[in-house]
Amino acid sequence: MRKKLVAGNWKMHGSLAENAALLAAIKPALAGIEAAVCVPFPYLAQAQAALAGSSIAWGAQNLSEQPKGAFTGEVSAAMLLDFGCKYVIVGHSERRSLYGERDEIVAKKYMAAQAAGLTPILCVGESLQERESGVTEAVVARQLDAVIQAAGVGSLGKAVVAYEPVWAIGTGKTATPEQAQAVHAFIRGKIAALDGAVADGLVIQYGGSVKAANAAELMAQPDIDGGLIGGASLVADEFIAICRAAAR
Ligand SMILES: O=C(CO)COP(=O)(O)O
Repeated sequence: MRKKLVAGNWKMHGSLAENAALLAAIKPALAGIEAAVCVPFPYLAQAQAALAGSSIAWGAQNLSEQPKGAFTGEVSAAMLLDFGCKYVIVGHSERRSLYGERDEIVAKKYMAAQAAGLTPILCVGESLQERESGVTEAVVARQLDAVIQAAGVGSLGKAVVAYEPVWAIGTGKTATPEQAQAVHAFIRGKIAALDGAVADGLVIQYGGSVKAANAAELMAQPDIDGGLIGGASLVADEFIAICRAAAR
């Protein structure tokens, strides 16, 4: 049985004071429930200090594909490990669309994360225009293939995939449970055609306007194994309710 995993993606939000309050609220409320928060780089040490020894893991939202060197402004996988990270998001649609991260660089970042022992949360998903022109599956397949070709299908045994339709991110417009399930089933089926055991074990999160109010019906879908939560992960009661809905 796959275990559901909810991860918060704080994006570029937070402050030392706000984070302290949020972490202090979620830690006891989620005792015994596996969850994660992916925080801005400067707050990794704060997350580590607050969450060490709890059931909540922490991670980052991006990393360099390079191991070290003259790459001003970049952060390596080894640096994330230094701060106890378990997860790192790669290929989030905001990085793809706003920072020009193409499939090839996403695959390199995915491999750099795994080489260091981090678990990449690989984001895939289509834009509104792509959905409306009927190429959702082709887009998601292309994004997955970039990683499968570079790192092999077996690498997905040590990764999490997050399906995040771009049109549902931060818009309040959630995919219906049926819409999400259909793409999740497509992803699992595509991987199952290459490796059944990897497909069975793969955690596929849904992301895009997940809230306490819609979490239970999304999490009830057979191929939805948790969520990647943006805005609602910044509100303690919302995040706690979503994690509990997934754990049920
Ligand atoms: O992008 C997301 C998580 O990575 C989803 O963001 P929202 O939950 O704010 O829509």
